[in-house]
Amino acid sequence: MILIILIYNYNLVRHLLCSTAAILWTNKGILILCFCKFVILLMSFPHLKPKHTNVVFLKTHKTAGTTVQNMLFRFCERNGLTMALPSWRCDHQFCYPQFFSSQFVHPNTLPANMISNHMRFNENELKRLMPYNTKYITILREPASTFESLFTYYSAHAEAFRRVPGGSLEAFLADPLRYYQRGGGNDMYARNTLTFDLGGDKDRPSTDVAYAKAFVEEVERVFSLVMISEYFDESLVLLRHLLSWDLEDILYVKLNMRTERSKKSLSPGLREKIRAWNSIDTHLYDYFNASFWVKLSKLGLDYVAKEVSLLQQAQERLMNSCFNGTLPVPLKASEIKNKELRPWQPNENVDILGYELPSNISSEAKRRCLKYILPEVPYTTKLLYSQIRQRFRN
Ligand SMILES: Nc1ncnc2c1ncn2[C@@H]1O[C@H](COP(=O)(O)OS(=O)(=O)O)[C@@H](OP(=O)(O)O)[C@H]1O
Repeated sequence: MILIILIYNYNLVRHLLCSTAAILWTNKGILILCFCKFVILLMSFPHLKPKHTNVVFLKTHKTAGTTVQNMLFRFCERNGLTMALPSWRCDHQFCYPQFFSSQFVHPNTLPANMISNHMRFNENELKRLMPYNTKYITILREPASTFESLFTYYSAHAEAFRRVPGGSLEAFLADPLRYYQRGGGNDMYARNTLTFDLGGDKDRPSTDVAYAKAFVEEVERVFSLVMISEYFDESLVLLRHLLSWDLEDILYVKLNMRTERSKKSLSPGLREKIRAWNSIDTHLYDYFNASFWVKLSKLGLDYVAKEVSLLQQAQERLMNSCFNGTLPVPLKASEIKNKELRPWQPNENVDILGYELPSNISSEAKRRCLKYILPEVPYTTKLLYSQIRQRFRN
């Protein structure tokens, strides 16, 4: 009993001691009563549970994954945890688009608590690498918006997109198979990218509904939480509950956004064409969007709304302390003086926005706030170096 109490946090110990210690030792019946009270307390105050610290976050493409990853990087740093990071030869991703292998992990970032850089999901290899009680989390975005983002972002990288006259999304969708070839350069960005990232077969025909259904079941079996990009804050509420984290653990600044100029508007007809071309992703999204709302309802929609409002108030306080009381102004890379804070720009037709900190905030605020706006690539490198240094110190 004492052991169990000790592994829970101070507040709970204090509460238990105050209310029950006096009667704890009087007889065995009361001991059982104490245990029941302990269980009820844990159920009614999930935040009193210890924080869950072993997490696989499968970062899918163009779904707000960088914002989640940044949150996880900061969580690891604050709590002295280890984030498994790619080895040098894999760049800042785990040798994507190959299936993930434990060989792709930098040895100085093992054993790990978390892993979150882009990879193609491979359950067996991750199971070998991560602690037994690891929670698996991922994020999906509505397939038409995801594809529009992919199409612009990778217009110079994916062979299928490069072939389209004038880089026209309409032309591509009028006859995708004219431009897309299975096995063509970077074809994973051009069809069912979410399915591919999750380890599935992106080229199954849309008529193979049985495959799509089986794949959904597979994802549901492995992942404890599938976040939904359109409901990002609600997703964070579910994440916080799943992992018993504090409000401050889920604060974020929105990263990797495009300028309005870089976006194409989608007519309803075009949306439908994208969904048909990415039919397995559509199946996945529709299923997990529906089950997401079931999860929220179980928690209570009013309760979730209250939690979202608390999160947004905390976000506002963060913005006040980091950006002098205003919302951070997203800047084009060329407008950001500190080169480290410039997000990667895939081609000249797309502007990926970043941020800079005001020069007149305290050095403490600078140190704390910088991490929120550090783009994925420099943050991955920084974290790798700091974990290596830590390893050699110990
Ligand atoms: N908090 C939050 N809520 C909703 N949407 C958000 C959020 N943070 C980032 N974003 C949008 O996510 C897109 C970038 O996704 P990723 O970071 O996953 O891209 S990447 O694959 O790592 O390059 C990118 O979408 P597009 O602007 O449409 O490209 C971002 O604007």
